[in-house]
Amino acid sequence: MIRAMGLLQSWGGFGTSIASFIFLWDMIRRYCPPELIRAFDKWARRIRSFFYPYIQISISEFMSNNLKPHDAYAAVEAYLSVHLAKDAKRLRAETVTGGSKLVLSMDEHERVTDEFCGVKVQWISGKLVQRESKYLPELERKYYKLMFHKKYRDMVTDIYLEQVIKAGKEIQMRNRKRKLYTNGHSKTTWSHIVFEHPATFGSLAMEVEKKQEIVDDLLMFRESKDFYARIGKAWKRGYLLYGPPGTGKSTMIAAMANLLDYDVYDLELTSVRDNTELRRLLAETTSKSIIVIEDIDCSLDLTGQRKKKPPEEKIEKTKKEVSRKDTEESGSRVTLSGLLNFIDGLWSACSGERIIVFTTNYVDKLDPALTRRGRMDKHIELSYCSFDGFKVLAKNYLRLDTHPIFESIEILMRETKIIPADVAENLMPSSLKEDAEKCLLKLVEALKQAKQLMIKKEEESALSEAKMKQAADVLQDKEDSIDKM
Ligand SMILES: Nc1ncnc2c1ncn2[C@@H]1O[C@H](COP(=O)(O)OP(=O)(O)OP(=O)(O)O)[C@@H](O)[C@H]1O
Repeated sequence: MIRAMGLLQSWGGFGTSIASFIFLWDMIRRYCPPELIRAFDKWARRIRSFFYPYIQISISEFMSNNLKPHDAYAAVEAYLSVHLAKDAKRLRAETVTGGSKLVLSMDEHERVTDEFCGVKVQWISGKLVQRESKYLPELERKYYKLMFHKKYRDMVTDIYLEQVIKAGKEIQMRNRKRKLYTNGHSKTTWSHIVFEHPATFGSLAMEVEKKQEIVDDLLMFRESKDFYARIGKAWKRGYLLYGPPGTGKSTMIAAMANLLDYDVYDLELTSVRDNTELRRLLAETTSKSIIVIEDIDCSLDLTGQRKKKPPEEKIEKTKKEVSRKDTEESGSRVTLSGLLNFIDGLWSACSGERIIVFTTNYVDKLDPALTRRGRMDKHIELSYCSFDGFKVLAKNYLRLDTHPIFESIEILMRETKIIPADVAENLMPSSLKEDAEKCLLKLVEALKQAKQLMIKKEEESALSEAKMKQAADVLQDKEDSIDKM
């Protein structure tokens, strides 16, 4: 009992001494000149760091000077959620925006250990609650603190942190929902929706070798960061896709985006007011993206003047005419030189990889300046459906590798031309009950009709040629008889 009382008394004495020390310390700080306090703090920090050999690095959720989210924080969070969150005892489960998958991250004040090249580092999660002024609500700022022994300072700051950020960004890239950006309807900025086009190179009707060549080219481009840096060129590649309507140009762009896991920027040139706006829109595009300008030949007159189209094209391209009208209303002034400047110049100022794709139905009409190699590195023709292409579609639409009707289809395909879009339409069962054979017969019928139409057209053109020749002969005869007179 006496011993217990003695213990209590000595604890009481200790408490009083601490309180007196705090009081004294407060007095000193209040009445001492600030220079003296600063010098004291400096020395105190030095002494503490001498006995306390750990370094701490904080990475906060928002930039310190504004409320912009900090990229590095998001990357660290992604890294920790995949590599270390499982070691934490208290976890936070959240869904990524627009996704249904739960992502786990460390809850506040959790601590996990990571090991890198035999060096152990600790990550601590925390939260600061701040109030900028008494009139503003409290702000929560989450942060991650990295703690390690000072003898590993260079290794952690130069190598480890860089690798964490890189790995985190890769994880973010994998988890993100890809986007399709558009600037249509006379908008001056990009708006986006989630990009969920199901097309793949596997589902594209095209000759196998040609398809493989394009896939190899794209994959090589994606892995060529060091190569482009070595040769001192911007990391970009231009593709020109050309061919009649309905041959799969848009489908191929979707397949490219899916293969590379890139976003798509569908640039509607007719909605862009002038070169300045074009430059701004393009500067806003992000890395790992495909910038698409469809129907480049008729989106705009690239010299800045309005363009007159021949009548037959007008009929074929009613849709594009409408968008051209929009241009006239919106007064677009994008010029060929503006576009070329951007292709050549702007890229070099943008970091990261980008692909630009132009599509056209009329490749011969394009200005050679636009399509020359270096600007458009790869020219890809998408043409009428081959038998190889048909087999891809039959496999996808009807799950058929072979069928006795295939032989007649092959013969008919050699004799006539049909676009993949028409083949696909015929192979699409019109009801759940419609079987594969019926679809194949529908296609045979369509091919026969296409063949008849082709023969008729050939006859008509032969006839008009004969008529023209006859007229020319009559004219020649007349001229000859005049000469004789
Ligand atoms: N090569 C192809 N492989 C698979 N499907 C195709 C192919 N070509 C066309 N299709 C089918 O036809 C439809 C129209 O094709 P798509 O829009 O890609 O053609 P396009 O060449 O871009 O036409 P346009 O020049 O009019 O823009 C697609 O939805 C797709 O189902």
